[in-house]
Amino acid sequence: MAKTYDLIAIGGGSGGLSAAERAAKYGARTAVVEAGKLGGTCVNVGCVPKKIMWYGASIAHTLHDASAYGFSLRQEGFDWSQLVAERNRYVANINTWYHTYLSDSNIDEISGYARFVDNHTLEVNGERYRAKHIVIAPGSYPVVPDIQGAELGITSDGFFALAEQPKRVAVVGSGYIAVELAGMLNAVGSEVTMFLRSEHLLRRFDDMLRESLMEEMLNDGVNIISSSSIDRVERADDGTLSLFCAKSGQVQSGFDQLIWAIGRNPSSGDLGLENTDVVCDAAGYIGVDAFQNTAVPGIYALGDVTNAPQLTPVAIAAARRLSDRLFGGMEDRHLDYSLVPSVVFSHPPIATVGLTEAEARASHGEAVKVYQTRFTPMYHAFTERQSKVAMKLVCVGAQEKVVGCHIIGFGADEMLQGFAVAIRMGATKQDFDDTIAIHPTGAEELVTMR
Ligand SMILES: Cc1cc2nc3c(=O)[nH]c(=O)nc-3n(C[C@H](O)[C@H](O)[C@H](O)COP(=O)(O)OP(=O)(O)OC[C@H]3O[C@@H](n4cnc5c(N)ncnc54)[C@H](O)[C@@H]3O)c2cc1C
Ligand SMILES: NC(=O)c1ccc[n+]([C@@H]2O[C@H](COP(=O)([O-])OP(=O)(O)OC[C@H]3O[C@@H](n4cnc5c(N)ncnc54)[C@H](O)[C@@H]3O)[C@@H](O)[C@H]2O)c1
Repeated sequence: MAKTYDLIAIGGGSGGLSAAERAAKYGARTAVVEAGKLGGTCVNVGCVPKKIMWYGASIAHTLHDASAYGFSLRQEGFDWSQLVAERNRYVANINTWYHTYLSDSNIDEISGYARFVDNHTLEVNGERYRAKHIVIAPGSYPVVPDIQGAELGITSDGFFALAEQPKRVAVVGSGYIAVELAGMLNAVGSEVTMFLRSEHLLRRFDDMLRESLMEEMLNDGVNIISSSSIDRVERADDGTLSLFCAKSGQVQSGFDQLIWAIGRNPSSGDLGLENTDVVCDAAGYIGVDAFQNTAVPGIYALGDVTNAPQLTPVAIAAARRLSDRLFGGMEDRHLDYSLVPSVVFSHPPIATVGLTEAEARASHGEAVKVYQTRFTPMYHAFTERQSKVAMKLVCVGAQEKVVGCHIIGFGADEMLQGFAVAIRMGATKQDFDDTIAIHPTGAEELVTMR
């Protein structure tokens, strides 16, 4: 006989854990099915280990800048394996904590891969489970292109498994992961070449951010090859990799590592959805309405497996709201997917929320007014390594309601969260101007722009 629950979450990552945790707080009988490690992508091969590597890379920059501040340092190198060991220890502690947390919260942990048998039944390791509410949150996986020799490269998952620092790295892609890994590796001394399919980095971001980041990365020594579509990879006799682009006839050789960072696909293919009436789109994203309902009553989907921004706080917020609705009596509770802020942990970092200038002009035409500034932050006033800060506020209408805020540079990563609250509350440019600046900071420029 099938074991029954009020709620079962498929996937013990950001979304699944949050749905179960919030449901359990309301007294629901819940279980989480996880095929790999608790914490999912974010904790194990995403945000958390990535941020630790980013801190390491930022320290490399600070050490470089230190002499300008009067420090005489003898640098004896960088030990990749030590940083990786500390990072892995930190991540392992989070995994352990999750096991304890689930048992303390009366949430059953089911280890194994869940598949649907029918609209109401799951099978894991030959055991059957039924639940009034099933939340599908299996996340996504990194794409590897279907070209000759693609298997010679690794993805972000492989990056986090690297025991040794690669010396010459090719990074293919131009999105979040490509710029984050390229910036990090470059800062700690690897020679990095990025291969972009188009002209610029970070498609869909504001042009100011895209252009500034390109300039900053080039200044920092990253090689960037634009308009290059790799269609073959080969390993040479000396063990290094060569990348071929038939269209341009170019060959780039001598890489000891190749990282594919060309997007992620939803993990919906092996869930047994063909045994249900759940509907996916052509790309495999599970179709949901504004309340995370799939086409089947009692089955919900959220996080990376839906066509939502692939961000941890988005998965968490959708999950908590869903459980508030199902068990907390909040009938209308659902996630508003507009104005999602995010940070790209590039070097320097980027923070962005709301409409780009181009998007605003396309939907509001002449009613758009843009304020922008670009300056050298005080930190870099006399350092040899130079890096600028650039900011843009996109405003709309006679009231100059702020509909977009875009920042690149020193401190941007910690700058945006509070401004995102103000923008969500409908702040106007006048509200920004009426706020007393905090001096001396970079953020004060956002309330003093003319
Ligand atoms: C390199 C990298 C860096 C990132 N950095 C950031 C960042 O800085 N900030 C940010 O907000 N986001 C970041 N993200 C994105 C973030 O990690 C994801 O958006 C988030 O983890 C999605 O949560 P999820 O619950 O949908 O899926 P996941 O967290 O991936 O969890 C899904 C879980 O389901 C399990 N699973 C899959 N299928 C089954 C099955 N059938 N049965 C049982 N278990 C199953 C998987 O093993 C996995 O543990 C990053 C991603 C990557 C790859
Ligand atoms: N800081 C963060 O919040 C953070 C960090 C990492 C990842 N993420 C999330 O994970 C998602 C996946 O990251 P990602 O960087 O893999 O994807 P992405 O969608 O951000 O970028 C992928 C890029 O690869 C390009 N591309 C696609 N196919 C290509 C090919 N064959 N050759 C060359 N380029 C190709 C695309 O044009 C696109 O610009 C992100 O969209 C983001 O939501 C977030």
